[in-house]
Amino acid sequence: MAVLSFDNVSILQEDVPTLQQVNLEMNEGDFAYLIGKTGSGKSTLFRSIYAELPINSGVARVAGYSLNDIKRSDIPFLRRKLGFVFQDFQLLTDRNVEKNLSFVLEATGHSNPDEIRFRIEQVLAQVGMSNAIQKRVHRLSGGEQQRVCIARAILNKPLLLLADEPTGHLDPEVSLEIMQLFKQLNQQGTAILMASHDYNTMRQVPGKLLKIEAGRIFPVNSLD
Ligand SMILES: Nc1ncnc2c1ncn2[C@@H]1O[C@H](COP(=O)(O)OP(=O)(O)OP(=O)(O)O)[C@@H](O)[C@H]1O
Repeated sequence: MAVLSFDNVSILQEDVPTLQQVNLEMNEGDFAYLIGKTGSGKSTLFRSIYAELPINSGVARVAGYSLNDIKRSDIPFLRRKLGFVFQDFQLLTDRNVEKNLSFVLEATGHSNPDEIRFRIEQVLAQVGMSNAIQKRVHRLSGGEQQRVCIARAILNKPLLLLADEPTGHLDPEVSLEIMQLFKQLNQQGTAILMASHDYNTMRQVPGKLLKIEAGRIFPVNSLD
């Protein structure tokens, strides 16, 4: 099943073409890296996928929603089918791990405390952080914080994970552990689109390579 399909999609921001005639398809179980310099259009692509930027031309569908004519009221439902992992974690650092995760579930329509607790325990087990449920985030290492971010991203069982330089602030050994975790999630079916500059870890966890340059996206065969 296609979780994302962009057919000749262009986006203009203040009359500047920031995505140009992009063709991109991602299916369940795909793993793709987006490689490009600063200013090449990675954020524009991500923002368009979660319907923060309107499509100016072409046809785009994500997780069963048409981005060409998505209703405002449907945008939160589209976003529940996506998971987000950022370079700088974006956790509530003065709260514990449980609160960081329950906050997301409560904000996305869950209210039963037992179900919330059960789901939190499930995702923490998946990322190897079961013992950290009561720990405050600022006491965790960078790698542990990124594991919690991944747990947060998969709470609502997304079809597609968007990751923006998720190993950018981690040392090589921890980066590799985090990449192995993404690989496991991918093998369970979650499609992953990851912007990265981290060629070392990309070599160890191979994926499809997509180059982005001046708003255009094209496949490449190697990192060289
Ligand atoms: N609101 C805007 N109006 C006009 N041009 C914009 C706007 N936002 C971004 N751009 C331009 O679009 C291009 C792509 O920007 P974008 O933020 O998507 O790049 P990026 O690849 O994510 O960069 P970075 O890695 O630094 O975040 C850049 O040339 C940028 O200057």
